[in-house]
Amino acid sequence: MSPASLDKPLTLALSKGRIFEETMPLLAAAGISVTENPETSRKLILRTSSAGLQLIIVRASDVPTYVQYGAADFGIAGADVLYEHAAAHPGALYQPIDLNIARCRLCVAVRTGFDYEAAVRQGSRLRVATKYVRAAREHFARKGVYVDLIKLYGSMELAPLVGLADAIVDLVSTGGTLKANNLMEVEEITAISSRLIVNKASLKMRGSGLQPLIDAFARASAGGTAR
Ligand SMILES: Nc1ncnc2c1ncn2[C@@H]1O[C@H](COP(=O)(O)OP(=O)(O)OP(=O)(O)O)[C@@H](O)[C@H]1O
Ligand SMILES: O=P(O)(O)OC[C@H]1O[C@H](OP(=O)(O)OP(=O)(O)O)[C@H](O)[C@@H]1O
Repeated sequence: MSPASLDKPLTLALSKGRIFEETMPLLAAAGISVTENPETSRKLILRTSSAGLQLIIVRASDVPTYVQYGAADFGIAGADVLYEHAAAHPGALYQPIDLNIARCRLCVAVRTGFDYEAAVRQGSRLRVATKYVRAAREHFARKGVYVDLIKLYGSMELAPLVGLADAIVDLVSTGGTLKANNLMEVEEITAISSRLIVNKASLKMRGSGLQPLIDAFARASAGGTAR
């Protein structure tokens, strides 16, 4: 759990795609730019315009792990990913700011025409496919619905179409992916956005470098609350 070596630049862990893209304006607000593009470069360690900060590019669901073990001093991850990570590692990460980026919602969806309400009323046992096993288990337990959860790692929308599951728990933003696959949203579980996460030892030992960046991110993320 030690922070990345003290003589190295601070390390920020990001996933490529929407989190990388939506983080660039936050870095710009702190006066930092990134010249390499992870979509075209194969590099996993990217320099920035600041000698004191480098980026590492990892899978979205791996960001909390890199930060927890101090391989990155801080990172940005969705509340969905953080909730699942915290099931095995409660309280392992300091989460000072909701950055209000990568906003979407975690939902239950079924095939168009499947009478979800009736299935719930009748007490049917539902097969639910999801990557978000903790959030799904807790949601259906709160509702008193019996479910068999099937863990998937992506393309959840396919599961009801090929008979793997009655329902999915997945992220929805525009609803375009559900529509394209003849699915419909039947319940919202929670709103999702991405958070800044910080290694606890890094905050203590490298706070003088980290705190100005945390403050700049807090100012730049409209409505973000420093806790
Ligand atoms: N359609 C969406 N609109 C807005 N935000 C989203 C959307 N889908 C996912 N997100 C948010 O962005 C985060 C990163 O999503 P991304 O698609 O880049 O990674 P992933 O493919 O879910 O993760 P992994 O590569 O680890 O499987 C998610 O954890 C979630 O918080
Ligand atoms: O409601 P929409 O705007 O269509 O967005 C929803 C889609 O976005 C996410 O997938 P993503 O685009 O991240 O693809 P991936 O998870 O397969 O990488 C999510 O898993 C949905 O499939």
